[in-house]
Amino acid sequence: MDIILKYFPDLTEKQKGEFAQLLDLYTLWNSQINVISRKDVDALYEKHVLHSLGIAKVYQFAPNSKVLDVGTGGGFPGIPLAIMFPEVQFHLVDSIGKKIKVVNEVAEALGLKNVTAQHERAENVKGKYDFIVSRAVTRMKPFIAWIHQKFESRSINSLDNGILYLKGGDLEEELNEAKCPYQEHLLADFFEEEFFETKKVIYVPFS
Ligand SMILES: C[S@@+](CC[C@H](N)C(=O)[O-])C[C@H]1O[C@@H](n2cnc3c(N)ncnc32)[C@H](O)[C@@H]1O
Repeated sequence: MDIILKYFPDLTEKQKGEFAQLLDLYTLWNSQINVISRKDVDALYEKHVLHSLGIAKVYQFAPNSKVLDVGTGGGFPGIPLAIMFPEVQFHLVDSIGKKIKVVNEVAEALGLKNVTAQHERAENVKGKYDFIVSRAVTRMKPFIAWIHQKFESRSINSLDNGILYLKGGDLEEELNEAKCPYQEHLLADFFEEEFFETKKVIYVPFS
């Protein structure tokens, strides 16, 4: 939890309380339904919560914007972002129903009013969104094919629409294959821990 405060010192007391509860909630739910690797529960705040919040270092969602988290698993990056941006609506989807059960249980225990969750393949999700976030789901080319019709045609407060995808390593080949314009943001520019050395946020604008 301290690592979250190190990089986000201005959290409200409510947000601090919500982030603090995540350890107990994920320890409990992960023992029943595997949503993060067992050894990673000890590193929950660094490898899952802070990693998810890398998106918040790169982009500040406008209030009332709508964000879809594709392949959220147990709620990453959607749950940490929903705590960070309480005035933004987050819809979290995953093709595995028991993972969505974990998301619903965690969101309900925290009382997050800005989170909905759906057991569905991304390709079949209806609705329009201002942003799509994701981590560790698939290569960018098929990902874009799944979600390219899901953007609002307008931009919120004249901000761009787009994808914010947490990825690691050398992505040149994958992004060339996707043939999309993109910006690459290194999380090592924000977080000094070794874990973030190769981690990036890929922003694909859709304006
Ligand atoms: C490696 S896990 C990552 C989960 C989460 N994003 C995280 O970082 O902890 C990939 C997730 O994508 C989901 N997934 C794969 N293909 C999908 C699809 N077509 N639609 C929705 N979810 C999908 C899987 O069920 C799985 O939970």
